[in-house]
Amino acid sequence: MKTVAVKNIERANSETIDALGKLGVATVHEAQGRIGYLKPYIRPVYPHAQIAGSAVTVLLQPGDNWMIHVAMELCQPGDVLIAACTADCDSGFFGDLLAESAMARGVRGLVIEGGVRDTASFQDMGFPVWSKAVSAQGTVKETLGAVNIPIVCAGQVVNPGDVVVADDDGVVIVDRQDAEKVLKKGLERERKEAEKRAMFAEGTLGLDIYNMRPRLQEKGLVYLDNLEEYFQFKG
Ligand SMILES: O=C([O-])CC(=O)C(=O)O
Ligand SMILES: [Mg+2]
Repeated sequence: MKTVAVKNIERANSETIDALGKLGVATVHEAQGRIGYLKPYIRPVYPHAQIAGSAVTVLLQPGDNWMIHVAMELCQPGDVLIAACTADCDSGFFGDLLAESAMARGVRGLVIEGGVRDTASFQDMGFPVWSKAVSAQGTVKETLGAVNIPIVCAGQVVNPGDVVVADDDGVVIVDRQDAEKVLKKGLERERKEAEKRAMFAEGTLGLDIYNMRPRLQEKGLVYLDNLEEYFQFKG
């Protein structure tokens, strides 16, 4: 790993990013063919935050949050800080002071495969955080990592400028160059889901909406009138 900080990165169109954020994680994940989802141990620190933004990537060393300070200067309004560590570490890399700094720069949130602290403050401040752990354990500023290079965070490759979408369901990454295409598919999916949801709300069953009855029969599902029949049937 080169200890570098890349100053300029390409970002997706801001309207596209915002629209992906409105669709939410599950719809975006489906729309792009079920890829890009961070491992589900990455959880929101507080509920009902929903964001999307351009990834500013941070590669941290264990127990060291120096590179978050370096990354902060390179953030623009609308960015999301996304940090991974060179080795497993749950220390509290980020707290209310760094959140204050991030908010001042217009950063929309933090995703970190590591720990965070001062967590009560994040909700009060309205700064959403998704993390692997909560830990009061402090960190130092000693060892260089990198900023804005491709990283692997919770099992997914994240390139600087990719779109990070995060909500109560976790975090999904959209390749920057696929953002428009994924948005189009996501909007189409949302429209279809709205139709289905209206049918469910009226009481129509999934069995009929999805025309499942012939397939259930084909697979051999047998309907019985009562449990007695079951015991006879079982023989
Ligand atoms: O300063 C740190 O090392 C992390 C922290 O607690 C904060 O940002 O408030
Ligand atoms: Mg603190």
